Amino acid sequence: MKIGYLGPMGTFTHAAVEAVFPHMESVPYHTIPQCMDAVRDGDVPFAVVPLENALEGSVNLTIDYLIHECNLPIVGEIIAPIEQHLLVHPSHLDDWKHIKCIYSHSHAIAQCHKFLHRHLKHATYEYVTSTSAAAKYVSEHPKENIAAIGNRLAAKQYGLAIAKENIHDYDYNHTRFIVLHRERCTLPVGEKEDGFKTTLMVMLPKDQAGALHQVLSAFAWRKLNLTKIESRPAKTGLGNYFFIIDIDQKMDDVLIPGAIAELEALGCTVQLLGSYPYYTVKKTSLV
Ligand SMILES: O=C(O)C(=O)C[C@]1(C(=O)O)C=C[C@@H](O)C=C1
Repeated sequence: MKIGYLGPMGTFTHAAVEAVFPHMESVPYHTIPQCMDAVRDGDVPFAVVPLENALEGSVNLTIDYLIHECNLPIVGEIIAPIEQHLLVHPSHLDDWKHIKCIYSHSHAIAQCHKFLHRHLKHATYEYVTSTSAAAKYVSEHPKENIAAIGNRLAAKQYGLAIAKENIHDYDYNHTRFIVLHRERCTLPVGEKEDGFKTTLMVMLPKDQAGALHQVLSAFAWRKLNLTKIESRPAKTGLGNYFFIIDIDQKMDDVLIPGAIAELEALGCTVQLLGSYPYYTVKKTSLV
């Protein structure tokens, strides 16, 4: 069975897929929207894309494409540790301090700002579609004094040397990746999950005082623990936002349906984005 991921080979998304779905045939796609389109169009049954990083926050492209363009249910989540390294062509290993330009995914560069500010102030940045796309570019341009930010898997894949290890700004660096499928389903994973989450999209009624307070109350008095609440522009006008709300449990027959009914009675539009198991990848299972 096939599973799409943000490629090329050697992204963190690839490492997350290999850790949880080692038995599946992984298929790289150039961008996050292309991964989602591949599931929607039936080219692959599943795809994995990044959703949120502990240092840099949400991957807005994933949320926005999921809500506005490609409505697919979330059927699983992978939480994986992230270690960022400075990768150079082996011929530039000794003069990495004079690197002129750093290539990477915007989230990866953002996770290393302190290091870059301290050690590579003079360097410019080139934002590319993924960390391994950056590593591939650096390997294909050995004459240029450039570097990529990425992982060990990419260094190995593209024959780069690690000039500086663990350059991310804070020790606790993890990314959440979501698994998408055309319909709600049970994931073909051998291991036991670490828990379950339910994700809702909630659009508040217009101009209603205290609407967000009432929404939160619907969860609070049912003792439904929320692990995330985030607003994103509805893209219909200034001040129009929807909320993504993660609940720390599986969809049940009483509490979550009750909360949804209460939100709808308040005039909210509610969409269930998924109720799914999550898997935590241990450090040792990533390269
Ligand atoms: O470029 C990659 O390697 C990815 O898998 C993407 C991505 C992201 O979008 O956040 C995933 C994990 C890291 O946080 C950095 C980049």
